[in-house]
Amino acid sequence: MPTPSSDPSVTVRADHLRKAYTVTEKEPGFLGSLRAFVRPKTRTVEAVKGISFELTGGEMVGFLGPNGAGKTTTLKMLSGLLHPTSGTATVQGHTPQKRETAFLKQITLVMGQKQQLIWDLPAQDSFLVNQAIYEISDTEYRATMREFDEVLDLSGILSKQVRKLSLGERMKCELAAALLHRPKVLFLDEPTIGLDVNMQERIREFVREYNARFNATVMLTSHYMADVTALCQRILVIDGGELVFDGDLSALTSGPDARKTVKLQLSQPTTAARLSEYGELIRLDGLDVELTVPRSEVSARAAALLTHFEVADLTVEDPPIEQVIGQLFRSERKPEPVEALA
Ligand SMILES: Nc1ncnc2c1ncn2[C@@H]1O[C@H](COP(=O)(O)OP(=O)(O)OP(=O)(O)O)[C@@H](O)[C@H]1O
Repeated sequence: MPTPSSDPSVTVRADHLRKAYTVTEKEPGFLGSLRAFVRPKTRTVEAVKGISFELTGGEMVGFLGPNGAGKTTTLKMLSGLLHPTSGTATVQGHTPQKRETAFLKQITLVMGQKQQLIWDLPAQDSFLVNQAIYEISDTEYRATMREFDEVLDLSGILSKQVRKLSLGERMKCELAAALLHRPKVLFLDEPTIGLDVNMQERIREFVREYNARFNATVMLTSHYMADVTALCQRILVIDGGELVFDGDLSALTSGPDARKTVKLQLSQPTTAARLSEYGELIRLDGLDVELTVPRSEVSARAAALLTHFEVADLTVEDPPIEQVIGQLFRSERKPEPVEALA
């Protein structure tokens, strides 16, 4: 994990970054409220447990993890909205929580689930507010809008009241407004959530072009693996506030820890317990079975399955990337059985 680095290409750096929230616990009902008021009971939630990583200029990195893993908390610390409990963050040479103007002009945080445009006004008005906040000249504003319009096709929607826009139209405007000042570092938290497949692709295209044009660093969380596979070579996986993987996406499907999916059509029913001796059981639906096994042992495991079960059909495939990532999440990992192979 990173030690202090003077590498000028590093744009985002987290060094043992930690965030603990203190939450007040309250029992339900009026008495509970009264008790909480008189003698408040608090509990600490360790949302991010001292994570370290570095991103370099122009990198697009997928930041993945199950619900509640600590992704949003990390992005909020990196963009200066939350103070870390301990550890440090450095973004474009700045300490985010100081929220210096020079820092704010170089970053953006887009949260797909939160709205930043002014609800009752046309999107155009929010753009003008941002133009003023970020001190963007009229010439630069017009040039940027022209470029964004080419990819996002904003014509016809900028003059509509934001609350009358469809989700996809609003997300295009949210992104354009958030990138108007041409930030060098983008923190994108679920930017395609709830969008249809075409609109997801449009947003991806926009992020890809922006990254190429401005050599921007992009840190992206998404529950849609298509976003990640389309944009990111490297992924960071966080689970329970800890970083459990930092590396190439391709290493997950072809590296030493890679797995294969074995699909079986059985002729005779069997039990989950028996099948689990040959790999991680993903699905048992009547006679249809799906297991994952280590890639390096796929032949041996397939041969063992054919020997010990009545198999009508067997196929070997790469597991879907969602499953590969899911297996990194500690809560879903199970010990690998090997003794039944003999
Ligand atoms: N303001 C807060 N006060 C107390 N606990 C919080 C607060 N914000 C987040 N948490 C807790 O911190 C943990 C991490 O939350 P966070 O929102 O960072 O996760 P996430 O990975 O972004 O999840 P999701 O994918 O569901 O958005 C969770 O247990 C969450 O309940």
